[in-house]
Amino acid sequence: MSLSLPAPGPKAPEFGADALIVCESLVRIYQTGPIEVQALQGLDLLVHRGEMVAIVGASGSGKSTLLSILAGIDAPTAGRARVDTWDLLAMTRRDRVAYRRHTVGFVRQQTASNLVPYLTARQMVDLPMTAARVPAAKRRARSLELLEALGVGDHADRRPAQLSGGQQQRVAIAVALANQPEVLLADEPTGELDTTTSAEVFSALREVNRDLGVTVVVVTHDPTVSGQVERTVAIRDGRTSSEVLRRTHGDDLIAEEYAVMDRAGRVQIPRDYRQALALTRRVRLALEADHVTIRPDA
Ligand SMILES: Nc1ncnc2c1ncn2[C@@H]1O[C@H](COP(=O)(O)OP(=O)(O)OP(=O)(O)O)[C@@H](O)[C@H]1O
Repeated sequence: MSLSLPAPGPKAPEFGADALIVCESLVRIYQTGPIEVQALQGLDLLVHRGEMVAIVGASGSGKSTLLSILAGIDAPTAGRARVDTWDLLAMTRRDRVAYRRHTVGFVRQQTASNLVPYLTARQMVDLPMTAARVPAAKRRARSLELLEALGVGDHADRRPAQLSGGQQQRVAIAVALANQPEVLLADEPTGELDTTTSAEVFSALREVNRDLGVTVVVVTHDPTVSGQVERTVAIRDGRTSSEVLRRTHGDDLIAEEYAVMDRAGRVQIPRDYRQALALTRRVRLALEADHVTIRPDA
């Protein structure tokens, strides 16, 4: 008689199968001479289509590195990163050009580095479409439509030097959206602006997300900015450490902070919690009906 083995179970679904952006155990090591810097140390992040996410974290925590990888400017050392159908670890040079042209738009902090000094706003929005071989009539219509949507339609024929910092960043957002990307990435887009202008640029980003349905990932130092998005992800030492989700309940805005658990089930306990209960190397874990407790090893 032959032995029958149990049938294999269904294959576990891919981590973040339904997400638009998936980063799993993402690592980026920079090597400068003998010195190695681990800018990302196993970062996990899922962003769903249509979301607006703020990324916060101390200086040097890896925020810009993450954004450069998602923008297709920098390549990860190890791990997994997927945006839409693109595997960011397996892209050829040609793939990268197509990816940067059609899938993502990128806005940098330095207003000047987003724009070309001798071109008008209209010409700058036109440029990425020309590279993508969009017919002239369509380019003209879309340039105006985008500049108007961003509140700078009246300034279409001005050059960067004739625009305020906030107007320049709104033109930069229009340029980034020219080829209808799925994702808009912005690295400290309000970093050089005063509070009022910064609020204007930030509300432009929210409108892009809400009205045009573009998924937005924005790195920011500014707590008043991160306080306005539904989801804020904090990066610490090159890993995602916590998330704050905000929702309105009647007239109240409720913010709840969550720790992030990785695929292996690891959760980081904040330092102040560890210190308060003298949690050190070993802790006691217990499964309760609807929660898990962690106790000092006493
Ligand atoms: N090209 C590079 N070569 C070497 N080290 C780098 C490079 N880019 C970044 N790093 C290092 O990687 C770490 C993460 O840098 P990153 O710029 O991603 O941090 P950040 O959170 O964006 O910081 P900030 O808020 O100051 O912009 C830092 O220690 C930084 O010095």
